Amino acid sequence: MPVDDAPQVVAAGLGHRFTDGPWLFSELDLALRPNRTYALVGPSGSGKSTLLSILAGWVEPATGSLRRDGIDSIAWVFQNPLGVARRTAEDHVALPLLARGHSHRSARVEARTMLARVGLSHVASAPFANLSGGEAQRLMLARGLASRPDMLLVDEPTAQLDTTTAEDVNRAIAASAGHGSIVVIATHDRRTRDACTDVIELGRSA
Ligand SMILES: Nc1ncnc2c1ncn2[C@@H]1O[C@H](COP(=O)(O)OP(=O)(O)OP(=O)(O)O)[C@@H](O)[C@H]1O
Repeated sequence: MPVDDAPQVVAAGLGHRFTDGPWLFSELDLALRPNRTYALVGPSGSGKSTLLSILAGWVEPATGSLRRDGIDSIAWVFQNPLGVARRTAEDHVALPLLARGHSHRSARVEARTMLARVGLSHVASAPFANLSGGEAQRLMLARGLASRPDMLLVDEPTAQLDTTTAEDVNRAIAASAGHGSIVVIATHDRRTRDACTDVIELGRSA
């Protein structure tokens, strides 16, 4: 049971398989809390992306229960950064803030703060098309966090990046803890795992 009114996700005995396929995972117990970043790890095919979809409510788990207490907003970051080529980095972060009712000025100030948090102050005024792969991925994280979702789901954020660029993204992930959201990151990258505060391991209980 919740010890306070903070949003949380609680799963008990969670398991999933697709129709007649093998069990991907079973008997999974989770208690996800705000301000934590959870690395979701396990071999390829162990069900990491599927579990993200279950957490989001897109897929109904085959067994077990899942409670999302106080989770009203969920944001996603996918492995391929998608932006508007001619819009600036700052525009990309300011837009969800404007959508949440911020004034133009406060959206700009907050967007600059978020960009600084992920190490992108130097490209705030650059068009999206000019950003490197790692910069674009960090921008997606900044944008995801800027909307202050109750839960941020991130699928393989460093999969397309070289080692040095992935390190920048992992630093941004480490900086995302404590921002008020529950952050869950499916990853194969050992350093992404190390950048998170907690680990959920699949492929052991099935
Ligand atoms: N909608 C679906 N219907 C049937 N099988 C599916 C469906 N979605 C995924 N699968 C299968 O479920 C298994 C787990 O897939 P999932 O993408 O969740 O694994 P993953 O751990 O994220 O893998 P990877 O690390 O390779 O991205 C795979 O064998 C996949 O083919």
